[in-house]
Amino acid sequence: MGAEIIYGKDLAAELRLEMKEEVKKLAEKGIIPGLTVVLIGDDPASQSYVKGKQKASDEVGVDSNLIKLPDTTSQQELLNLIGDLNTDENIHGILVQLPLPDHIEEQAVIEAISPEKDVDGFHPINIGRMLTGEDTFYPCTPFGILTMLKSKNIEIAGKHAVVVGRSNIVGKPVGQLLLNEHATVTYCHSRTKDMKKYTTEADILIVAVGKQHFIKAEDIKPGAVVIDVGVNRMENGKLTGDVDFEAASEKASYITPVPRGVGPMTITMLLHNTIKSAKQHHQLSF
Ligand SMILES: NC(=O)C1=CN([C@@H]2O[C@H](COP(=O)(O)OP(=O)(O)OC[C@H]3O[C@@H](n4cnc5c(N)ncnc54)[C@H](OP(=O)(O)O)[C@@H]3O)[C@@H](O)[C@H]2O)C=CC1
Ligand SMILES: Nc1nc(=O)c2c([nH]1)NC[C@@H]1CN(c3ccc(C(=O)N[C@@H](CCC(=O)O)C(=O)O)cc3)C=[N+]21
Repeated sequence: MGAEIIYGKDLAAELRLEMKEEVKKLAEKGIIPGLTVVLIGDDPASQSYVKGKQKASDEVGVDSNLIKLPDTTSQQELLNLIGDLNTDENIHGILVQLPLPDHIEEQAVIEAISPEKDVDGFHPINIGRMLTGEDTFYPCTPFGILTMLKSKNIEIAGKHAVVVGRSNIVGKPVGQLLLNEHATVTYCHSRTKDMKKYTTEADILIVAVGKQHFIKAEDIKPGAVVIDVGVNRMENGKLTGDVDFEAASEKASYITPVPRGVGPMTITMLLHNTIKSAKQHHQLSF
């Protein structure tokens, strides 16, 4: 027995091949999707993610440009830079790597990015559009999760989805996308009492907390679909998720691993959004 493992990494590779073809077609029209990633400071985890984004962009043919700034950069300097990127015709996507240093107000930065170039899907305009079920840039991690579920034809409508974590970048939007797909959604967070009561009722359990072994086999309903978003670095340098994978995979019907699960899909949806933005900018719809 045991769960089927959903390798986001393999699905991501398939999708990138398709994207590569699409980018070739755009190139014939003289259009090259352009992504600018802004990284402030030298947090090792952020540097590693940014490297992954560069590599995936190269693979697909997205022109990705990294702007590295020292952690002494002021909020005004960053806002000025975003203003310049907003008006640059060759840039279709802007991503400011989070978290930002404490002296910079994250929300002000997110709101400064033009919604048309907000390929992270974090701008309130895009969040609002997602909420009302309009087509827009969906946040990459939630969109990647939804794409993984759909790739396995996992039924969402009518299912009880329990999301552990309520961050603006993962927990809240993944619950919203599942609601749009007609799931019944419950959110758990640090103030939830008797969390196990909810997680053991979940047909689809999404875990985005950031704590190793946060979810154990006893927290999971037999046959549940378990999506592990957490990325935690262990003392030996290896990555692990929020779910006790070995034990959980005996109980779940489907489960995602860490690494090679949700992470590679996040990056792939970022490229998807960047290509979408380039097409929208040129009023193309193939
Ligand atoms: N694979 C990928 O592509 C991505 C992975 N990640 C990873 O996912 C994890 C979560 O990221 P992110 O959402 O940004 O993290 P945040 O730290 O912003 O949010 C963590 C959430 O977990 C909740 N939480 C913390 N402790 C508990 C607890 N004891 N019981 C219940 N809930 C708890 C918090 O609740 P409260 O709101 O009450 O504080 C909060 O909502 C991290 O490991 C991160 O590295 C993140 C983005 C993308
Ligand atoms: N503006 C912004 N947008 C983001 O999308 C964003 C962000 N800020 N800040 C940080 C989080 C985290 N995040 C990840 C992306 C890829 C992997 C990923 O590819 N993980 C690989 C392993 C990578 C490795 O080995 O380091 C995997 O799970 O297999 C993980 C995490 C995006 N985030």
